[in-house]
Amino acid sequence: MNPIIEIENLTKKYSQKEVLKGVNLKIYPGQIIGYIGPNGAGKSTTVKILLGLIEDYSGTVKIFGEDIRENSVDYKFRIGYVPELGDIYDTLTAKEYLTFLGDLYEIDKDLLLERANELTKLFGINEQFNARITSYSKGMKQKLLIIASMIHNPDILFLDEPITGLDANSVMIFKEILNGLAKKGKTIFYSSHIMEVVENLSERIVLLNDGIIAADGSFDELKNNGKNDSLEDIFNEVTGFNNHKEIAESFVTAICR
Ligand SMILES: Nc1ncnc2c1ncn2[C@@H]1O[C@H](COP(=O)(O)OP(=O)(O)OP(=O)(O)O)[C@@H](O)[C@H]1O
Repeated sequence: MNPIIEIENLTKKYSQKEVLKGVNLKIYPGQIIGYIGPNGAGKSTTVKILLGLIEDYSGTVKIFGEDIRENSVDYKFRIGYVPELGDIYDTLTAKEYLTFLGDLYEIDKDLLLERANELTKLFGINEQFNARITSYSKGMKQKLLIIASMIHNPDILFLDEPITGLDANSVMIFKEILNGLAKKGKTIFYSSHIMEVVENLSERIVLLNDGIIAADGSFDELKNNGKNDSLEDIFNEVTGFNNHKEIAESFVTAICR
């Protein structure tokens, strides 16, 4: 099987600071990839490069077999994105927002409205379909962002902290949706700091530390012969972090001094 995403020797600098230091990654259709790493490791930078939002990088990125530098438009019709900090045109209603996206993706209007109505019903926000997004709660906005990322039936989904603000029931639905989409052959690139969800959802976990891939494998493979019980333990070990208690103590002392 050919990789659906292929990253070769990807490097990126902001001014003099090298943020990605030679990332190599091949991702195959139908995989759910958990993309994790400490704050500032370069995860969002990688995703922004894959989305074509950052162009001044070195290395090669191929999506659907084509270099995204050479064909920077067509592939965007086949990808979806839930951003970490979702900017949304919130003076629009959900119907207007999804219709606007439908126009951008060149989806037939009737099909778009049928799909938008059905998905908002399933996610429990259809009663507000014609209400302005400014009136939505945080979780309702997040549900709309999730629907928006999938409305055009993309082949690859890039998700950056997608469950922020979702209640426990909605998280359960969302996890099932991702599993269902992966079974249909969709590829899911899932970036999050919520280790339990990544552990439970991802067939493959890629850990980025200081701009390089420090671990790559299934949860079982990364367990290091059973030494680590949870993804949190693996994360601590790979990033060389073991002083959370001391830091917390100093923090409390600094406040209560
Ligand atoms: N536009 C920018 N200009 C300068 N430096 C930037 C810019 N965007 C990101 N950086 C720096 O690049 C590094 C990686 O940032 P990035 O947002 O990719 O990390 P991340 O792994 O997504 O972190 P987090 O888990 O906190 O979201 C950080 O040191 C950050 O300060």
